[in-house]
Amino acid sequence: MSDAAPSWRAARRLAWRVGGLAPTTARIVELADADGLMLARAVRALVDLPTADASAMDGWAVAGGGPWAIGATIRIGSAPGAPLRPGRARAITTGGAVPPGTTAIVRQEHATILDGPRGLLAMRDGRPVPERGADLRRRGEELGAGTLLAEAGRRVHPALIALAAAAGVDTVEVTAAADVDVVVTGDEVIDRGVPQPGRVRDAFGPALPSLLRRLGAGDVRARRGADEADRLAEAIATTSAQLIVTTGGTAAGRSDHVQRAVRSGGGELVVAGVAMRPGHPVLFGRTGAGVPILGLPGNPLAAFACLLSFAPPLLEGMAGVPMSEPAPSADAGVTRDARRTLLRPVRLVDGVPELTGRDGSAMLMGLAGSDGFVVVPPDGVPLLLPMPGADGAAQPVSLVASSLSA
Ligand SMILES: Nc1nc2c(c(=O)[nH]1)N[C@H]1C(S)=C(S)[C@@H](COP(=O)(O)OP(=O)(O)OC[C@H]3O[C@@H](n4cnc5c(N)ncnc54)[C@H](O)[C@@H]3O)O[C@H]1N2
Ligand code: MOO
Repeated sequence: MSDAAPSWRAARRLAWRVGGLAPTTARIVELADADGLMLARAVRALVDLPTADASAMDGWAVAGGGPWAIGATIRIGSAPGAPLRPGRARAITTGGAVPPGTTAIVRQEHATILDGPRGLLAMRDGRPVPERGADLRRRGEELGAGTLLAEAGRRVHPALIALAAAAGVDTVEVTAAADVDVVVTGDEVIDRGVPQPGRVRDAFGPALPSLLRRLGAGDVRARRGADEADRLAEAIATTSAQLIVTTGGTAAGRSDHVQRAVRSGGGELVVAGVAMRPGHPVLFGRTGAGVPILGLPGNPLAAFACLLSFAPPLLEGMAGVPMSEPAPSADAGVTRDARRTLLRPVRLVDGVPELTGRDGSAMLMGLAGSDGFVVVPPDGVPLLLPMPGADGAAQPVSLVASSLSA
């Protein structure tokens, strides 16, 4: 690692900026089609909620103290209508808009009608008249028109769809997911079947497309690229994707053909090496055609650590949304390293991250049983990079490590 290598945190910001140089276009979709997509523009309420002072119960809108003379029933869905005069009551159902002057709602089961259906309403069994405002929802008490419902960069989910619909929204502007080309290098790597001693079965071709899609990419295609800079440069130059991810061939002084392929095609490397372990040879920049390119190291654990670290900020930069920050985490007992950020696969046990073990850079056992990586920087708060799709990855993360007290 050269001394000039940026920190993990600085490299993430650089990745976001590189993405921002190659923006994808946003599009407008119907709310019902927006689940799982990322907002390109904030969503705001178009109306107060509730839209009018309304009843929270089935019963009677009343004005003043009882007994009350019963007026016409309020139909659900009708506008608030003429003021209710003191001493009057009108039947109403939950959610109905109350007339101005309503002081409270009397629940149906708490009242009784004297003198027939058009007679007088009175409290039942000596119950007191409900306090002013009882069971009334005030216009705008949940939110006012213009309230921010979700910022740009938030992923749409069903509850947010429901809220936006309630607030009068029909369509939302979402980011266009970037199409990604995954180029797998390595002459020793085979695509199918059982690897003979010395050969290596490709772990990335079958795994990275779905991982990238879970991180917000659009179409992802994996293909093989040669362990040779010229042919790799050609593969890079002819892509129709908006983002290129390569695997292998990053280590300088070894078969560093990814660096050479980017440079020979007129591209630039913004980062070639990051102060992190594993994954220090990771690189990213832009091809001669301006397409962002992320070069992952060949060691499998390192490749996953780098993909989860840098693909999200690249995709967020391309989408024109703010960079997301991983959640704080306990350190899982990892001893800080003053010179580099450490990433280790952890399993969440009751929200507490525990090291999985078998987490050598060339290994996959620890990663496959993990819920993500704990990220321990030289200083500052440790973070958790969740593994999309892992069982425990959605658990709340405890900031208290059981291992700290041990
Ligand atoms: N002299 C040095 N050697 C190495 C350094 C270094 O700084 N100086 N860094 C080491 C580190 S750390 C890593 S990580 C790797 C990075 O290597 P490359 O990105 O150049 O990747 P390769 O050499 O092509 O492969 C490394 C390793 O990964 C296996 N591999 C590659 N592709 C796949 C795949 N699709 N599926 C499964 N496994 C794959 C490959 O067989 C190698 O074993 O370099 C270290 N060396
Ligand atoms: O970075 Mo290498 O990624 O330590 O194995």
